[in-house]
Amino acid sequence: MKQFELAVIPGDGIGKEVVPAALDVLRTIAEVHGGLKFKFVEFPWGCDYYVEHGKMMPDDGLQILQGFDAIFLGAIGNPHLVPDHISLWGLLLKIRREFEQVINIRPAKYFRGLQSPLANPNDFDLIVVRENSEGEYSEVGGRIYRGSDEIAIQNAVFTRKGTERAMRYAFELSKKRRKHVTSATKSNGIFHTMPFWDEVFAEVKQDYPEVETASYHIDAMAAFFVTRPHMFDVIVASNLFGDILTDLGGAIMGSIGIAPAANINLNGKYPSMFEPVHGSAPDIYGKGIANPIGQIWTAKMMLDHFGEEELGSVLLKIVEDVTADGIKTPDIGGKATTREVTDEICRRLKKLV
Ligand SMILES: NC(=O)C1=CN([C@@H]2O[C@H](COP(=O)(O)OP(=O)(O)OC[C@H]3O[C@@H](n4cnc5c(N)ncnc54)[C@H](O)[C@@H]3O)[C@@H](O)[C@H]2O)C=CC1
Ligand SMILES: CC(=O)C(=O)O
Ligand SMILES: [K+]
Ligand SMILES: [Mn+2]
Repeated sequence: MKQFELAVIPGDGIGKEVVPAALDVLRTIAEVHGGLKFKFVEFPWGCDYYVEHGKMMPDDGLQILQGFDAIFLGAIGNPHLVPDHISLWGLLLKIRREFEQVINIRPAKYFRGLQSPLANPNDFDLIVVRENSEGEYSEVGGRIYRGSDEIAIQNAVFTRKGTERAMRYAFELSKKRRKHVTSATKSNGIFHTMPFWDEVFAEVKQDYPEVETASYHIDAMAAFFVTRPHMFDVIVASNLFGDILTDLGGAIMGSIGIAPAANINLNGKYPSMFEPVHGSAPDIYGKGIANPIGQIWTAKMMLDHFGEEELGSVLLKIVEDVTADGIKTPDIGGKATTREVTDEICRRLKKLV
């Protein structure tokens, strides 16, 4: 019997709706598999916790999480209660940084049963490797003066180690796919860090002569996501560019509500973290209509991470079948609730035994 202990952080807003849904799916998966067991330990950390305790998680929060096999997270953020930069840096980004989850992988592909907003989705199937530990998301900088003389300075941090690590990960990943890596740059406008990014990319690609490469400025690339997403296989991007491209990746699939993400710790010292790409969606929270597929697909990525790839593929196929059969939430044109979609996925999983 393989057993995995998961730290579960539903977080805020629809995180509290889609995480329980995905846990039901994981429980069903364990039942169907027979030789697999999950232990879930839930933590009520997030903006409500902040209101009560003045912090997003307890001081020893990271120590508590450290012993788990993985972290399963929903979404963080309730701008009515806590400013977004405080809530994100106090929990989500803290875990990503302190646990050295240096890579964030986010797939997007043509999904059966979904109406892509694109006229020619052409079976696109891409994966964004987002640098997840530095870049534009930094605390370096500051603000001085208030009022009309106010100045705000924000520094981006690009290390050779971090940049090269993300690029090598992308090349290695591409070897298992269509052997094509595209670099997202902006070296025409960003004077120091992006020419550096391009130089490192040119160096790293020498080690992978069998992999084809391309490089586009992020503005053009955003347009290509809309006009010809099938041209991409693996994309390597900085923290900010990867963040933006992956909401777009969700959108061209049909909804950001289905896009998954995996925050990967590469050195084995800390757990990796699995979450959907989307945030807490305060505009639909409480209605029971949040799309659970992003959270369920990230559970599939977690199964892959645990070496249960076969089961993960079966799960994703069932999710696509359910979508293709029209059992879908309103964001993708259906009338079903979070619960109805989840129950149908579980019902079909149970039919496997
Ligand atoms: N990784 C995380 O935990 C992230 C947290 N956030 C936080 O979430 C809060 C809201 O941010 P927004 O910019 O509005 O982004 P968002 O991703 O929460 O929502 C954007 C739009 O997509 C829709 N949407 C998102 N997920 C959906 C789902 N599963 N099913 C159906 N519709 C869905 C929402 O209803 C909304 O119209 C903020 O506090 C923000 O900081 C935002 C992005 C990522
Ligand atoms: C913070 C955010 O938007 C993300 O990690 O996707
Ligand atoms: K999330
Ligand atoms: Mn994002």
